[in-house]
Amino acid sequence: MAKKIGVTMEVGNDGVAVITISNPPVNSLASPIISGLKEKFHAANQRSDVKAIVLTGNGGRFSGGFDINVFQQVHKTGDISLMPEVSIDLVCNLMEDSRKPLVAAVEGLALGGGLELAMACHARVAAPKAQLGLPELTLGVIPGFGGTQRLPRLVGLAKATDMILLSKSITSEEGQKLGLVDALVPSGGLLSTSRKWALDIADGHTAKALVHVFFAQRATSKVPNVTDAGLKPRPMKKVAVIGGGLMGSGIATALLLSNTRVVLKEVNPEYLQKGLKSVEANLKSLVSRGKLTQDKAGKALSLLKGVLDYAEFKDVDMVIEAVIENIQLKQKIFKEIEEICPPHCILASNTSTIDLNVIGEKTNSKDSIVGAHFFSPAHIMTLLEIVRTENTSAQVILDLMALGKAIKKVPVVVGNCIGFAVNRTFFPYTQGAHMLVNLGVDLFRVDSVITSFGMPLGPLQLGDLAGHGIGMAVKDIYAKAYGDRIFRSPLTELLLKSGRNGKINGRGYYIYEKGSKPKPDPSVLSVVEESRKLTNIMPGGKPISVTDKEIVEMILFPVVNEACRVLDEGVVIRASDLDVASVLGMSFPSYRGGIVFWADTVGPKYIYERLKRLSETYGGFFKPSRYLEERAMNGMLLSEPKASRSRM
Ligand SMILES: CCCCCCCCCCCCC[C@H](O)CC(=O)SCCNC(=O)CCNC(=O)[C@H](O)C(C)(C)COP(=O)(O)OP(=O)(O)OC[C@H]1O[C@@H](n2cnc3c(N)ncnc32)[C@H](O)[C@@H]1OP(=O)(O)O
Repeated sequence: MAKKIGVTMEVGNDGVAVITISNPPVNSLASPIISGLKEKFHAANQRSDVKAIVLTGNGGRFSGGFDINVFQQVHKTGDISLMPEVSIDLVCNLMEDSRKPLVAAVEGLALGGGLELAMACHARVAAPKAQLGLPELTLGVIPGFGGTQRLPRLVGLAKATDMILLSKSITSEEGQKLGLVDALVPSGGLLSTSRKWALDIADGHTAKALVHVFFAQRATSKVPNVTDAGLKPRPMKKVAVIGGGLMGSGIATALLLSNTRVVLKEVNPEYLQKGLKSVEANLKSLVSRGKLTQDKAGKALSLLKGVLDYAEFKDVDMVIEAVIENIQLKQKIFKEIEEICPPHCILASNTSTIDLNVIGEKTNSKDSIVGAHFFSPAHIMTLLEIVRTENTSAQVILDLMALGKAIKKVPVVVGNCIGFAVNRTFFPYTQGAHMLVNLGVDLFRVDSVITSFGMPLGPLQLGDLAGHGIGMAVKDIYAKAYGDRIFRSPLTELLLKSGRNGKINGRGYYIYEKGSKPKPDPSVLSVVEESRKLTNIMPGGKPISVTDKEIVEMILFPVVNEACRVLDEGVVIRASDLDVASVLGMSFPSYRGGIVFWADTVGPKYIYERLKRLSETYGGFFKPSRYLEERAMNGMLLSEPKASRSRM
C-alpha cells in the first residue's frame, strides 16, 4: 500500500488544532511535509475556532529530521535551491511567533530538524524513552533550523555543545531534567496532555501558576506580629546539631555553607565519625557537581566540631535536635540542653511529626521552643517549616526565619499539629495509593500516572525513598490524630516482613541498584496480593477499573481535602503559604501553582462532588471536609482568606 505522505490538521471541540506529520517510517521533513506544515500553521493561525495548536508525528515517531535524500540530490546536482526555506518562514514566523500557543507532542524520536521544530514550539510534552538529538554533524552539516540557538537556551551551553558536537542524543526523561521537555506522560495520554497544556498556555494558566508561586514565595516573609513588630533578628554565630544521621548531617552542612560555626553531637565515637563523614561527603558532592569550590568546602569543614558531650553548648545561640522520632529521647535531650545552654539559646527540633509541646514537656523555657523542620536532603531542599507553639516567642521565630534565609532556605511559619503543614496535607498521598492498590489497581501504573501529573515520584516509590520503617514508625501517630480519615493498609508492614525496607536496602516496590534507575520488582506482587486478601476491599473480589484521571483524583483530591482542614485550622497564615510548602517540600509541580492554587483551577465544587461520591463508595477516607463543603456550596475559592485570622 502506498505510504501516506503529508500533513493533516484536525480541530477538536476544545479549539485545539492537531497538526500531524505523516511520512513513514520516520516522518522525515521532505519538501511536501515542509510546505504542508507552512500551509497548516498558516491556516491554524487564521481560523477563529482555533485557540491553540499541537504538533505531532504519525506512527509513534515525531520526526527523524530533514529529508537526507535532499542532501544527496544537492551533492549530485550542486543545485542549492533544492534546500527549502525553513528557518525563517516556517520555524520563526509561523511557529515560534505563532499568535496561538503551540505545543509539541513528542513520541519515539525527534532528531535533527525534527527536534528543531519541537524547540520552536512553546512547550514540549513527551512520552517516556523518546530519543532527542541533533545528529547533523554526522552528515557533515550543522543543525540548520535554529537548533544551535534554541538548544543552549533550553539545556544550557555545556550540554547543548555536547549534544551537537558529539551528535549525542538524550532520552525524554533526561530532557525533562534538563528543561528540554516540559512534561513527561505515558504515550496513551500524550495527545490529551498536550492539548491541555496548549489550552493552559492559551488561558495563561501555566504562566499564571508560575507567577503565583513567585509572589507566594515572597509573601511567606510576612508573619503578622513577628516581622511587623519592630524586632531585630539576633545573630546565630554558633549552632549545635544533635544527631549526625541523614537529617542532622544535612542540617549541619547547610549551616556550614553559610559560614555558621557548628557543633555536631553524637552519642558515641562511631556514630560521631559517621556523622562527620556524612558532612564531608555532602560537601564533596557539591564540589564534584560544580556547586561549591574546593576551598569553600575546606573553609566550611573548618567550622565544624564533633563532640560527645555538652561542654561546647555553653555559648551556643541555637540547638537543633535531629535524633530519631522517639518522644522520650527528645524530652530527655530538651531537658538537658535547657540546663546547659545560655538563656537566650533557641531550642529547636527537626521533628517531622511529633507535637512540640510534648517534646518540651519537661522544660520551663517554652518560649524558646520551636520546630525547624527541614526536608531531606536538608542541604539541598529549600523548604524550612518553622513550627511555632502557642508559647514560641516572636523573637525566636524571627531569629529562625533570618537563619533560614541565611542558609538559603525558604522559611514558612506554620502551626503545631501532627505533620505540621506539608506532611499533614500529604499524608493522604500515600494512603490513597495504598487504597487503589488494595482495590486491585496496578501499583506501577499508579506511580506512572502520578508522575505524569507532574509529581517527581509516585506515592509508592516515594515510600521506598523515605524508607518503610519510617512509614511504620509514624503510622500510629497519624492514626491517633486523624483516625476518622485514615485508610489502614497492611502493605507497609508486609513489605518490611518480606525484607523490603525501601531504597535503604535496595528493595521495596522497586529494585535499587547503584548506577541504574529503579526497576519495578514483579516479585513484590505476591506481597500486594497478600495485602489485598487481608483488606478484602475489591468489589466482588475483582479489581476496580479506573481511568488515569480517576487515579489522579483518588490520590490528590484527599490531599486537597486535608489542605482544606489545614486552612480551616489556621495551621498556615495564608493559602499561598501552603502552595509554596507543597512546591518546595513535596515538589508539587510549580506550573500548577501549588496544591491550593491547582485545586481552585480544578474547582472546589467538582472536587467536593467527586469526594462525596467516592466516600459513598469507599468510606471516610474521602469524606469531604467542612471547609471544602462550605466553599463548594458558596461558590468560593479555597484560597479566599477566612473571615477569622489564622490561629498564629
Ligand atoms: C549537503 C547539502 C548542503 C546544503 C546546505 C546545508 C545547509 C545547512 C543544513 C540546512 C538544513 C538542516 C536542517 C536539519 O538541521 C538537518 C537535519 O535534520 S539532517 C537529518 C537529521 N536526522 C538524522 O540524522 C537521523 C537519521 N536517521 C536515523 O538516525 C535513523 O534512521 C532513525 C531515525 C533513528 C531510525 O532508525 P531505525 O529505526 O533503525 O530505521 P533506519 O535507520 O533503518 O531508517 C528507516 C528508513 O528511514 C530512512 N531515514 C531515516 N532517517 C531519515 C531522514 N532524516 N531522512 C530521510 N530518510 C530517513 C532510512 O534511510 C531508512 O530508509 P529505507 O532504507 O527503509 O528506505
